Amino acid sequence: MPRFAANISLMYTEWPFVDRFAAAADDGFEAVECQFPYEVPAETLARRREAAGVELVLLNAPPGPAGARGIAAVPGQETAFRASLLEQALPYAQALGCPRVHVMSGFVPDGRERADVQPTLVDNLRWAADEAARAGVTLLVEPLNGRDNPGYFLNRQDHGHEIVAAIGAANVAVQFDLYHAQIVEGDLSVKLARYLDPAHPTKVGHLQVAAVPDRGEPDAGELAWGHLFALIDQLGWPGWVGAEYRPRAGTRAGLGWFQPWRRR
Ligand SMILES: O=C(O)C(=O)[C@H](O)CO
Ligand SMILES: [Mg+2]
Repeated sequence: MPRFAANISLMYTEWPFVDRFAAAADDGFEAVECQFPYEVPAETLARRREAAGVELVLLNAPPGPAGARGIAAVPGQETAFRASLLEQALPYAQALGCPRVHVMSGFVPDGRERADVQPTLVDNLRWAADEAARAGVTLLVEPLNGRDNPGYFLNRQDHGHEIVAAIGAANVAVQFDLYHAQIVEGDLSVKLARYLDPAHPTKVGHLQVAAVPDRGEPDAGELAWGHLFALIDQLGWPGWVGAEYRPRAGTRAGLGWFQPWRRR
């Protein structure tokens, strides 16, 4: 049965960030994920996570300068990218026992084409994969939809897998967010079957879900959630499914969808 992790950057915003581990645990989540935890010292978060008895299964590397959505595919930002990984992302992951770090690629700079900047992303991630391997961390690239993120470098699942193949490291994989994938390309059942197949040469390292189009709880909108969750189960997905949504009317009020999947 799918194992869900609450995304405590979008859910539980009724609580201060440090209290969200315990709030999610109280609701039966065994794991949480977050986007950018860097405003709170890692040691504080580690203490609060441990006290709550939940795993942290995913965090994001720093996004870069104000307004940026990552810098891994931005030529000229290589030094800043490396520093952000060595000084922030990997130390936070290690302190929090977090095995996955999502590295955001960023926007295609004005006047450049995707093909021009792809080598920057591949080189940065090749270097980062070695550093992450030493820390026991898998790095993820996530295709985001261009409606919410106009100009973002990575939009499609096949492009994510192409990047992972070009990097050629065992600890780099795709973060498959069904919300973005439905908006960009659809055909989710076929893509889940293709990319979660253990025989597929490049891997998915994490799944995420939210309703389309409102990015609310995975219980409404244009996707058939019963079918998708059963399929994820049938395909034997061994990983986590991040509940990365914005609650429509309060986090606890919206947890009806989660009750059949609670394991504690
Ligand atoms: O927006 C998303 O879907 C993500 O997973 C990223 O973490 C964006 O911050
Ligand atoms: Mg996502």
